[in-house]
Amino acid sequence: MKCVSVCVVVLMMSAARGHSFRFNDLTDYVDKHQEEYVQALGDWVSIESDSSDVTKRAELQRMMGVVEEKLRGMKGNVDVMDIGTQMLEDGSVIPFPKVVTAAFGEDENKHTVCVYGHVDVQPARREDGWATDPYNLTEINGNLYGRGASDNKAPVLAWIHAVEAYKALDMELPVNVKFLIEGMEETGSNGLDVLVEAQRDAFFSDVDYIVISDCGWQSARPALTYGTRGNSYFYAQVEGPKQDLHSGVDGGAVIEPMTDLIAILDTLISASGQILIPGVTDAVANFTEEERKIYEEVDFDMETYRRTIGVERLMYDNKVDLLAHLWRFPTVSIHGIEGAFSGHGTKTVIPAKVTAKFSIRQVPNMEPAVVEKQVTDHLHAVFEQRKSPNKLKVKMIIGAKPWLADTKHALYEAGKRAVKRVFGVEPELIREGGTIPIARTFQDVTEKDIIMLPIGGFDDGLHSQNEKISRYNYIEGTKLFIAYLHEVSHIKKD
Ligand SMILES: CC(C)C[C@H](N)C(=O)NCC(=O)O
Repeated sequence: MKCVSVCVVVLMMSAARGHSFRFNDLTDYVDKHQEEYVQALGDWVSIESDSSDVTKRAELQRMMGVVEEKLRGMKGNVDVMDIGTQMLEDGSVIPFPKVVTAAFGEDENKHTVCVYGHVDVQPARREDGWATDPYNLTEINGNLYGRGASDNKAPVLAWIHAVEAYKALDMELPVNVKFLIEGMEETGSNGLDVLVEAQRDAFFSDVDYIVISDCGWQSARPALTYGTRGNSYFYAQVEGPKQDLHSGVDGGAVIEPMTDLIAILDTLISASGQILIPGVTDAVANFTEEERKIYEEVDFDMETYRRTIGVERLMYDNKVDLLAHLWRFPTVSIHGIEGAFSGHGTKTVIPAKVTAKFSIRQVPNMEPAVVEKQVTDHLHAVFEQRKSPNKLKVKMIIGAKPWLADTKHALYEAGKRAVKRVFGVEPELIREGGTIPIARTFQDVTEKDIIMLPIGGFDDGLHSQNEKISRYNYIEGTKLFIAYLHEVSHIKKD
């Protein structure tokens, strides 16, 4: 009898302080507001916040303004931080989009979680093969199609809606929540490293944990991500005649820049995926038996993956090798050639100057600075052998390091509990082949613990035509974030 009354008093006290976790009320609230959430995503997707196209910089600035306004509307303590300017190839200078930060709560007795996300997107044009307008969010069979829907606008909104739900129901946030939202992630998070260093003892001083939801599951099963690959992105430019030439009039008289460029590109990677640049794979960490066992357990169906991406045959014929080459071995990808003729029709041009864009995904213990030298030396050596009169320039544009976390950390235990609560299953522990450039800087500079908590689907088509997020992942993902904040509040304070 005594215990019952004490328990009731404790419950009443915590309810009066707003501490009680009424999860069902929160999820009901999310369900009831899902049309608004989809509408908000539609508004965000309609802004062409392409960070790689400098002619779209005003749109990107507008996008950052929309984020700022949203967070101010929620009564967050909002700040807009300058990250400097970008020098363009013609020598002109334009501002980087400002970084938006916000803080909700500053209770010293609570943990402080910093949610990082980005609202810039990759380029997309309808004529690239999209079935719908990439900037007009379109729902088909429960999927919300639009550029940036999954990468990373819906996850950022889901985090915002998670905080909003607590506030709307007058429930105290179980942890303090900070946001750091940027607009240059897709081009290597330019300027953000410097900001993180400058804010180490300011914005980050009270942050305990950093959460990133900028990746996807590996299958239909929810996942927690504990590693990302880095990226070294290169421009290799070959310049020859002073202007474009006619392949009939001049063809045969000149050593063509494009021929040189294709020849040197062909020395980067073999048909079977072996990187041919001397020394590049020397630093790659050994693939341990323990890792192999972990990969064996991952719920990943190669055939579904093969069909989803639409290829005849994958590079490897067993799950472990395939996952290892997606997650923890480097690879070379050739993305495009600027200056090359790529329009419709049969233009018979000899381009005077062509620039190849290629990248090498980085894994522990590769160092982008070392890779930069290896690639530059290699390309110049191969070019030298051709005795071409043309000029070669090689430049590394992005040098992002890989990131790896300790899955035994309490953040991951909290993630498991949150996933179980929302989806009723244990999450998979996975790595990610893509790059979140700032992740490693967060880890090295702030020394905070990081978790990646994805809500994107395995088939969302990031950077591709018809990118989407499912309504299910967006809405249940919002519930996951609500549950996660609660679970983090149970991590013992040091
Ligand atoms: C799946 C990636 C980690 C998503 C991320 N937003 C991204 O696209 N990063 C750039 C990259 O090229 O990997």
